[in-house]
Amino acid sequence: MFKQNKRLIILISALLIAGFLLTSLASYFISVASLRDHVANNELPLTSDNIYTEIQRDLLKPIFISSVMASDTFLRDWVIRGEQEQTEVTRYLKELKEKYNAFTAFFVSEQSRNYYHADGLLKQVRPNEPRDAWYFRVRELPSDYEINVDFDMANNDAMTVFVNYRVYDYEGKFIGVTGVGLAVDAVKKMITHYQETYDRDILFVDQQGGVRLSSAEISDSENYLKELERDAETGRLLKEIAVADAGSFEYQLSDRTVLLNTRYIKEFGWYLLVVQSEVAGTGELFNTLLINLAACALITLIVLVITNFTISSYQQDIERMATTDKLTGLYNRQALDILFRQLVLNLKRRPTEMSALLFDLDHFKRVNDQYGHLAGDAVLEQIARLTVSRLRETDIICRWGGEEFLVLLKDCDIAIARNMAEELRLSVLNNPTDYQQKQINMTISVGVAGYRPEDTRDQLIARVDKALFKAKRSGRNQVAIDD
Ligand SMILES: Nc1nc2c(ncn2[C@@H]2O[C@H](COP(=O)(O)OP(=O)(O)OP(=O)(O)O)[C@@H](O)[C@H]2O)c(=O)[nH]1
Repeated sequence: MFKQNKRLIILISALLIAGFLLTSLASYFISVASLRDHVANNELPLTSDNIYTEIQRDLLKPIFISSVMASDTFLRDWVIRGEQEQTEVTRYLKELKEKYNAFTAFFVSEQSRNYYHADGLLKQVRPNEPRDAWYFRVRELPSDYEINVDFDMANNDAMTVFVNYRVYDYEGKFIGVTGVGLAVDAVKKMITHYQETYDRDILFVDQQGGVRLSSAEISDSENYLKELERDAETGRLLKEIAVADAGSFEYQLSDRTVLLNTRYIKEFGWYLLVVQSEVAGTGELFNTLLINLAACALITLIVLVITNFTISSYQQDIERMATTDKLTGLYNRQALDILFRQLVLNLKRRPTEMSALLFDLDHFKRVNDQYGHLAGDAVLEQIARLTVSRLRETDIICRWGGEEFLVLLKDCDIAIARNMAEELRLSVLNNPTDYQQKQINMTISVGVAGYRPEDTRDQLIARVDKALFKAKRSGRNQVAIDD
């Protein structure tokens, strides 16, 4: 029975745990996947679009100013006249710089190779100077202008957009390059915003796969981007991205899943990468999973406790019903079989005297006939109570038949058993049952027998029954001993 219980409890636990685990984990993984999907396919491309729009808006202004400068007759005339008064061009550049709140405004003359800016003549550009390479590139440019994104050393290396516009004289001859440099403020702010708000990093990667600008540099925080740059495989990935035009990528970096969206910014010639490490919200989902699992564990525990309690109490009820007599609450015959076996085993280990009493109510049929069956029941209950009150806790009493009771007295020889039987007889005699304002007198006949080590249960019963029969035959209301 105990084994079956254990098996049932294990089965219920396994079913509950498996069910809860399956549903909790399935819902967790589905939620994480849909969150990742949402971030990769909606949020990151949207961030990328926003940044791109800001870049384009930021670029309109310097392009416009530079084109105005390139077609300005003052500048062209001044060059044609031979760059006489340098203060004139310096004032002109200073005015423009201040008016448009630019980082810088410049003009480089093809004839003198002089680099003029708002504060005067800066230097002369030279073909073999790497920092002047931009000029010689623009010189050969088939289009009117180029956009060059660079870090302005004069402004804490701020990301600056230079618009380099070609200048022609009135015959269409190339006479120099002019333009302004403006900070990409809005882009910078957005990058910082995405970094801080969404834990989302923005990288600008050039066509060779090198990281040119990233939110990690802006926020100056310890960032996985450092790890990303170091990581050989990721380095390869960046190069792969650089050759793809646009797309969404997902990859594992150390212990994290990283989602990445990329697009080509033709104005810069760079790729814009929006990267999110560990989708924000996954942590919350994981916490929810843990709470779910804890709740499931609690429910499983409660169900198991209730099941165990219910089974045990049913089991106890069944056991009690199977081994006790409903009317008197005493053991029945089935119980006696088990108890007798245990007693005999104990006696074999520790031999002591044991005696048995078998008593029967005298003319009990008459009680039923005269007062009714319920009165008979009351008498039976009363005699059971009387007997129990006279026995020791270690003694065993059982309702052997309708109005027959069997008592096994442990550590008790036949002489003492006889005395007890006599006391019991007197007790029944002197304690009539009160039933519906009537007193029902009753006597009992008792048979007494001592247990012999070779006795089986039936042999002992047979001897004590013989003694009872003797008591009955000798006139009832008396005790007889088996001899
Ligand atoms: N009220 C009641 N009567 C019972 C119960 N069990 C058995 N009896 C009755 O007990 C009576 C026993 O009758 P008999 O076996 O003739 O014995 P008796 O009348 O006691 O006569 P002797 O044993 O010879 O003294 C029967 O009438 C049974 O119906 C019970 O649980 N309740």
